[in-house]
Amino acid sequence: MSVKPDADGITNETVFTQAGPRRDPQTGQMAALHGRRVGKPLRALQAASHARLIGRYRLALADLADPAALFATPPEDLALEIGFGGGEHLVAEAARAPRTGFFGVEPFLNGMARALADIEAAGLDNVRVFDDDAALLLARLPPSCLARVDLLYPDPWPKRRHWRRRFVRPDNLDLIARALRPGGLFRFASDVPDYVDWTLREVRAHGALAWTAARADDWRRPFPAWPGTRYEAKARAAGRQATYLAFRKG
Ligand SMILES: C[S@@+](CC[C@H](N)C(=O)[O-])C[C@H]1O[C@@H](n2cnc3c(N)ncnc32)[C@H](O)[C@@H]1O
Repeated sequence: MSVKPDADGITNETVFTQAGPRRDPQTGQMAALHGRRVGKPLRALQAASHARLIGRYRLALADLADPAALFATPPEDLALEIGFGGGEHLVAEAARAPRTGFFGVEPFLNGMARALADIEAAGLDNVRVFDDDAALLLARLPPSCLARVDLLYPDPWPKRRHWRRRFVRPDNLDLIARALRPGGLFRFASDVPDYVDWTLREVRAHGALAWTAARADDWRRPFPAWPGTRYEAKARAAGRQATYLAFRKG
């Protein structure tokens, strides 16, 4: 096999087949997770912290019929971040907008453990997390309930035979467009030019979301009040330029 294993000897290919196909019996939505779910084993303290906090912040799909009710204080808006990694952007945004309820999705255990610790340390009560395929959550949300969906530095899957694993594809765009309210934003950032072009093509072909850019700075500059993400910092350190795309639901 040509795929290089990481330090743990795990390849994306091996993990791809681990969970097998799963379907949400209520919505019929298939889960399609293609990345790693576990990295280095958590240290004992991290594992204990994750075990304590996941029950406090994890949402149940069954509760999504009334998503605002998941928050102690009824939020003015709801937002979703897909694949939050270590949660740096999610935590910063939730602290900046305490009247918005944030759903953060991340199936990678190590990222979730880190984010949960930061959510607790920041005393945030406007964040709920989900540790599986974001498509499962999107399919359960009522239509037109989200003000924003962020997909920041998604796994690029550069090889042609893996392109179908990219999160931006017609069925997921259907789910995103359905969950956004009219005027709501889908924001995408990437340092992979091919995935940027791919996203522009897929969203244009889909038709429900319009690119908001009027000038080059709109896609060259980060989004307003942008705290950055860990992958973005890595990309910058390696000299790679990012592109920021915002699409509005009509
Ligand atoms: C390249 S990382 C970027 C993490 C973070 N957004 C950042 O910029 O630092 C992409 C993340 O998306 C997550 N991911 C992959 N497929 C996903 C899916 N179907 N639903 C939710 N998250 C997913 C991965 O576990 C991974 O942590």
